[in-house]
Amino acid sequence: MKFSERLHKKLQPIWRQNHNHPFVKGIGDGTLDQRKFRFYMIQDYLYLIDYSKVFALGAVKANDVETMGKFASLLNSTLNFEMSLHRQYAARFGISEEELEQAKPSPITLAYTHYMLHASQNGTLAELISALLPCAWSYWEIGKELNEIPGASEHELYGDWVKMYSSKEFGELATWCIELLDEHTTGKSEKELARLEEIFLNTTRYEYMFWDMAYNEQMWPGDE
Ligand SMILES: Cc1ncc(C[n+]2csc(CCO)c2C)c(N)n1
Repeated sequence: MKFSERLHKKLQPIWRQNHNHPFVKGIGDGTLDQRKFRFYMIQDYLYLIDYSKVFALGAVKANDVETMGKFASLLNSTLNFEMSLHRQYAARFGISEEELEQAKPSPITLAYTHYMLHASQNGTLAELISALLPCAWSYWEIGKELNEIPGASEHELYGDWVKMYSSKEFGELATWCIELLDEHTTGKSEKELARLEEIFLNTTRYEYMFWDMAYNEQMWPGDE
């Protein structure tokens, strides 16, 4: 069995929880409170800044020019494509550039991004991919599922989000990360695979916690 198949199977229960989270459901049926989405957009903008650094570290850790080039192109598309949607969304929700630039990460945003950066900086390329894959993979699965809901991609506020994450480009990105992980795990010992599985499990858990944090608009104690 490919390592990605093992992960997919093992983590189905958490993935189902992600798909069923009221934040995700609310994007799909268009009933999500705008304030919660506004909170999410700001935190996600901060998340993407650190996520981009993981791609940059991927280019550093890769051993061949093709993989380096791919990470460089992902870095470019995250900073200049995905984050530009966030900036457009911010404007729509009345979030000024200043508010976006001065925003501070919530406890969960900080914990998630620092965990990813720690695993990426200190680990192998396989550890780095294990940290970033749940993000790309789970958003693509969620995007596809929400896109099936009639009217979801046409919704005046959340439609562009659904369109972006169900897009072919994101599918290709998720597939590329999956294949790279399978390539880098072939022939690895069970001990090494268990370590990778743990990283994948942790960032998958953080994905759930990120939805929950946004739904509850959870900031630092005393700073709500
Ligand atoms: C908390 C959180 N998790 C995952 C994504 C999705 N995402 C972030 S970067 C990337 C790949 C390349 O741009 C994808 C699919 C998000 N936006 N926010």
